[in-house]
Amino acid sequence: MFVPTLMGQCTPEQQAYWLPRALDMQIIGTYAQTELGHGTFIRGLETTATYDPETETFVMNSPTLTSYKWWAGGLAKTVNYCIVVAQLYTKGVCHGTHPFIVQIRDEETHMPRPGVKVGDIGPKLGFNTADNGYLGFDNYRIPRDNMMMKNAQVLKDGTYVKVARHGKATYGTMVFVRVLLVNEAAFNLAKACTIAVRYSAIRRQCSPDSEGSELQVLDYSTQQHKLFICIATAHALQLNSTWLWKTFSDTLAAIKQGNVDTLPELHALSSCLKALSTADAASLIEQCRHACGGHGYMMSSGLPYLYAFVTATRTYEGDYTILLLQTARFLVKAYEQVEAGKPLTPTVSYLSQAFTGKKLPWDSSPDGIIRAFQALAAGKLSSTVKSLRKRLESGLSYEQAWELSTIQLNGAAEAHCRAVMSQNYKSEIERLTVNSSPNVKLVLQQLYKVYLYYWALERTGDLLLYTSISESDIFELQLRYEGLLKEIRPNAVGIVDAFDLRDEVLHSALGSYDGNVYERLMAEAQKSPLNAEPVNQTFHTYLKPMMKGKL
Ligand SMILES: CCCCCCCCCCC/C=C/C(=O)SCCNC(=O)CCNC(=O)[C@H](O)C(C)(C)COP(=O)(O)OP(=O)(O)OC[C@H]1O[C@@H](n2cnc3c(N)ncnc32)[C@H](O)[C@@H]1OP(=O)(O)O
Ligand SMILES: Cc1cc2nc3c(=O)[nH]c(=O)nc-3n(C[C@H](O)[C@H](O)[C@H](O)COP(=O)(O)OP(=O)(O)OC[C@H]3O[C@@H](n4cnc5c(N)ncnc54)[C@H](O)[C@@H]3O)c2cc1C
Repeated sequence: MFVPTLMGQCTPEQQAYWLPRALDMQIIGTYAQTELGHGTFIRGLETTATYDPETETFVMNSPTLTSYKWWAGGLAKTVNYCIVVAQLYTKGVCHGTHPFIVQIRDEETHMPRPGVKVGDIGPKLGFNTADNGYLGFDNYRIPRDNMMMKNAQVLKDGTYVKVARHGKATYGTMVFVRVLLVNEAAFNLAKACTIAVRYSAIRRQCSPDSEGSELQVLDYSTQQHKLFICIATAHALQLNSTWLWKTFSDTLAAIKQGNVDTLPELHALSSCLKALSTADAASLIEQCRHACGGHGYMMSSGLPYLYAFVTATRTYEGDYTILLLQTARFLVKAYEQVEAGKPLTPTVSYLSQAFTGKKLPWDSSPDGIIRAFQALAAGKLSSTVKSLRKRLESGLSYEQAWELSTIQLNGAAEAHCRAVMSQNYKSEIERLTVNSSPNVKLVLQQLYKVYLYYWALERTGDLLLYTSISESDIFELQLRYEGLLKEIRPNAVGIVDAFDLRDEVLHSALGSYDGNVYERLMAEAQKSPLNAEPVNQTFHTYLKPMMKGKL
């Protein structure tokens, strides 16, 4: 995040000075925004940067314990520079949070600079190869030029000058990383389902009839139900990630031309896609672990590490709930645009159906299910807006009415995102397989149908509310879904092999290409330090005295 922020928040002159040093690893930096007391609420950050025109420096301070920077990756022992997000004061006026480049350690000795307090925050659920740290300032001075001045400047005399046309230009790095995280979610879920599907083809357990041999667990319908949605979701996230990256690039190009019109939609899309992709990936990686029984709980399976790594992405770079609420904010505005007869941007154009007052006729085709997801999203948004307005009419302020409606707002945002993801998934598959062989087309279509049927069956309650789906339609869809799992089974291993993930990348005794699961599990077990000698010294210090009643 250090380099993207230098690129996004520095003037060309500042980039010319800092970027070569950063890219050449002459300096190592991190992005220190979150504090002990605040992560979500950026406007509530407490670290201060007060401009002193006498010395043309900013004085950095951590006025409270909760103002200490907390979490930044590499902060504890690795970096010697930080981008610090702080409340900017000049001429006695606070201008809100701004980014500053701050040297925290000596470039030669790596000792913390005087006035800088830095350390490690301690063990975490995962990410323990990163030295996430804390950072406090005690009247620590940095040159005026270290304020990142692309979007705002402080002149030598302390005059504050706003440059950016968009009020949230300083939040740009977070949008960039959120877009990257959708791809990360796809990649890590692909690893987990490769491990789990390959292992499920090797693992034999239980024989339905006493004479027969034990079945591959991948033959069980419940195992296919656990795992094939993981494969389909990895594809869905990858294709949505590519689509989002193009949306991001197009928006950035427009902003460079001075046009910020598409930034709100990009913020809404990157928020909900980052939220859903990381949450889906984390829960489905856990589902892959469940599918591998006890061996899935071994560190040597690679699955616990994957889960610990990915579940953090649901929180960092914007907590799941917070980001869905950002998308909901955009959707409520889009709803009001429909009411006012104004045109809608492409990803919310379906909202016009929220005003038909009729249930969408159920159609179980892939396109019909996507339309149903859109009707569901439009319907949930419509009922959410009604709740919001009912509360406003009762005399509550907008903020109060909004807060009381946030459960429904989050539901509407999630439904919108699911509709966008489903639409992109199917249309990208159709675009990419135009020249593919019939077999490849068939398999990829089977997978996106798994995705659509799975989520339709997960949302039957909402579909009953907003479409004409009947009880028998649901019964028929369940049978069709279960039949589809059986059609995919013969290709399941080939499909995950197609992720083409090398053993060195999978780091898994269960998922290695050669399938020698049991030999690899035993080989990994031998690496346990407890196997270094036949009798561990704790027998003599604890067990034997205890058994002899001497402890
Ligand atoms: C090989 C690749 C590897 C990839 C993996 C990389 C791994 C890197 C490791 C990452 C480590 C983690 C780093 C971090 O976590 S950095 C810290 C991240 N912190 C956050 O994300 C904080 C979340 N909070 C916020 O973003 C804001 O506080 C929040 C948006 C929630 C509220 O902000 P604010 O109160 O200022 O704004 P409002 O809600 O009042 O909205 C005001 C308007 O601004 C618009 N807005 C808000 N944010 C953005 C944005 N980012 N871009 C554009 N527009 C934005 C918002 O829509 C409002 O607009 P309207 O008034 O028009 O509605
Ligand atoms: C592994 C990891 C690495 C990280 N790396 C960095 C880094 O390099 N740099 C950096 O600056 N930060 C980093 N972070 C911090 C991260 O950005 C924050 O943890 C994240 O933004 C969430 O903020 P928080 O921790 O304050 O949680 P909080 O916002 O306090 O969340 C706690 C709960 O409150 C809820 N909540 C909060 N506000 C609201 C609201 N308005 N409405 C409804 N519910 C609300 C949340 O949904 C959540 O359930 C990292 C975090 C992790 C886990």
